[in-house]
Amino acid sequence: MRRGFLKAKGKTLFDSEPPSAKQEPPIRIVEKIPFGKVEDAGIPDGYDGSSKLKYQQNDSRKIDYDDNYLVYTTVPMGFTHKADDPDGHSECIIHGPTKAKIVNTPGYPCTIPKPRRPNMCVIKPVADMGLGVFATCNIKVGELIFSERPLLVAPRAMEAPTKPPVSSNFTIDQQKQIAMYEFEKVLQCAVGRMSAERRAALMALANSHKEDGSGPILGIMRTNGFSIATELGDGPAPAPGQEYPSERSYSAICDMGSRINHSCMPNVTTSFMLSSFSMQFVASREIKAGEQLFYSYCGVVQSAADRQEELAPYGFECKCPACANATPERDRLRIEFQDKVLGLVRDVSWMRYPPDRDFLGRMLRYDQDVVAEGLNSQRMYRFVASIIGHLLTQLGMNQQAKRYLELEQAWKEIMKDRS
Ligand SMILES: C[S@@+](CC[C@H](N)C(=O)[O-])C[C@H]1O[C@@H](n2cnc3c(N)ncnc32)[C@H](O)[C@@H]1O
Repeated sequence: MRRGFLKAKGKTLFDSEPPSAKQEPPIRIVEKIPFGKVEDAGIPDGYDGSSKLKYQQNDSRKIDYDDNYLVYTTVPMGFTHKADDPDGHSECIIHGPTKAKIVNTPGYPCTIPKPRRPNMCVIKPVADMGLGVFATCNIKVGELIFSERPLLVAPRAMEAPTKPPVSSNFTIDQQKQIAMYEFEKVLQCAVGRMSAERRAALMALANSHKEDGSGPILGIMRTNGFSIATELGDGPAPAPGQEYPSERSYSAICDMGSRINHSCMPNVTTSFMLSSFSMQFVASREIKAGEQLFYSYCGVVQSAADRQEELAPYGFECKCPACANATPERDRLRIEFQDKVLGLVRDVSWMRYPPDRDFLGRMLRYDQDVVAEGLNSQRMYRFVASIIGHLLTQLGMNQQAKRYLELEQAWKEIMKDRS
């Protein structure tokens, strides 16, 4: 799962009309949202800012919404009536029929999964990064470190104003500023519904979008949102292994999770569980007590230059070991990782017994390179571990095989939680 906000293409169902009103055609979404220091940030002169917010939920138990209708809702409070749920509640801005999808999930609303022991990590200041999250004990691959109900869940895509006079009187850049202004108003309503404590936690999060026209909440959402597009979205479910398109999916802002800093050699992976409506933060590599937890805000299997471009909206230059020591060879290892692993899986499926020792040697050398680059944090790594584990087993090297087979098993567990 990637960090997630608005790199969408296409159309959105985002609509502010009440269900009884005549529906308008699907609305365009905003692409290439500005970041950094923007000269004419803010709403342009001549925009009256008069659009009304019409989608507000009064009956928290209502789930039979028409299509094309967004609601504000508190998950899971309306269904448990427990205002003091120890797992907390998420404020959501969500497509009406998608709310039905959540509440009809088998087991909903269950408590959030608990890690092996409490307080496996702690928030601390880090030089040049603000706050960060650190392990308090050794953590194995596949172990749940913590889980939490997001503070806020909101659409990843933002409406582009299409109605005249906005679409005719303003430049594209001005229309983007208007869209951000309008989205901030939508977000304000959701944040206004939060408990004082959760609102304070949200508003205390980092914001790398203070000079581009994003309002304070939108800035926080753009800085801290996790895409939950694999697990939650509007309309038909995507094919296995695919995600909901960004214009039909959501971003989740967490309390502790959103304090995790970025590395291109991450050691944490996330998933979202609908039945408990919670984010899981799981070790994707071995983590030693005292180590900082890292999540990747960008696609990992691309060159250092492309990674930095994707990270630019977060307002920092990545100095992780992979970026500091990037070379064309290391870039290639990353770019080719997925195809290379799929090729290895194909090669192994044709291999005769007993396996070729040279092939095992090549696999072990490849594994060394992959681990040095931190690519063992990627889900494709399970195939590397599996191939080596099975080759070693077939050659009777059971002791050496054990470690790889355990890694394969840990990754199977991680992947199971994603379905
Ligand atoms: C989701 S927040 C992470 C938590 C944040 N450090 C805090 O104090 O709340 C993202 C912001 O943290 C900072 N950050 C994250 N990873 C970083 C890194 N590797 N190097 C420098 N700053 C980083 C950037 O300011 C970024 O916009």
